[in-house]
Amino acid sequence: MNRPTTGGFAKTPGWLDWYDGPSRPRLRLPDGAVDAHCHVFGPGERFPYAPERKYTPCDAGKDDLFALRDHLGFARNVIVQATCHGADNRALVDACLASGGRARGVATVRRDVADAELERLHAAGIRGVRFNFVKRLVDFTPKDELLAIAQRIAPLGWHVVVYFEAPDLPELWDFFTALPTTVVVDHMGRPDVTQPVDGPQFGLFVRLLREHPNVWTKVSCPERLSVSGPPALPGRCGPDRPPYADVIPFARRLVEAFPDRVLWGTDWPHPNLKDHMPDDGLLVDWLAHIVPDEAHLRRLLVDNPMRLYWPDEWKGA
Ligand SMILES: O=C(O)c1cc(C(=O)O)oc(=O)c1
Repeated sequence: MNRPTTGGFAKTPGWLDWYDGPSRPRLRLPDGAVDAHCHVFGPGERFPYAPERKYTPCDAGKDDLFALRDHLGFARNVIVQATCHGADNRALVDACLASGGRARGVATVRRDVADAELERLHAAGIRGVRFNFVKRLVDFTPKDELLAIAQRIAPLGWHVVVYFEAPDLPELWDFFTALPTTVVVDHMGRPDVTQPVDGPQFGLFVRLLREHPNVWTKVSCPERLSVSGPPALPGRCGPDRPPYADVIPFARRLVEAFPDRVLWGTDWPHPNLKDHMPDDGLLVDWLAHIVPDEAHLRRLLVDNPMRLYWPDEWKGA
């Protein structure tokens, strides 16, 4: 199905729309599971894409996101501001407000954001800000500006979500470790999974978490990181042939070493994938391969995201 992009915007050439008619996961999700990394795009006619964006997606609004949540068996979402909306958080806020308390958000703000705006975002369910260092997605923001934002949001009890690629970690290390909040790293810090899980590149990332108890990570996006697949598509993978097998040792290492600081999300609608679009139900089934047992799955999908995003409702493990 060719999904529209409304509002007079033209989809980036080669853009892959999200997978139509995903399977129902075979994996039994624990009650109250949270999809802790997903996005909303537009719709463009109501929530225009940002002038500074690096891609133009198909529209992927809140109704489609909530339908996917229910289909896959999740109870809640954490919606992360996508770079195609820049620092205009209207689509995100609209989705959070429409969720009946079942979605929290991570926003993008500028240094000059007014206190009243931060309070408004908090009331809507925003609990963090995202700093993006992936050069194909955003223009450079000076670190002193980011640090100033972190200092503004820390008193609200918010955290910082960071997105970067593994080769950039050495240069970003001092900045990350100076942040005054919980720091959540997107997509395992994007390791090169052709390198050994015990090698120096992933070793540095593991060290970041080991030495800094305020650092968490999402063990998400195997579909972005995998080099040898197979993809999460019907007929291409199965219980004996897990999808994204080359990413499993990396995610599993983090789940086992830091069971209380890992999160997971679908990353729906999967911006900028070039090769294939995963079946989200099969993507959920991938989790069976990265957790050693049900207790770890519960921490990953329920206890950890609840503690971070709904602390008032979290009853404890
Ligand atoms: O790798 C990506 O292209 C990507 C982009 C975005 C975004 O544009 O916000 O978010 C993600 O989590 C991943």
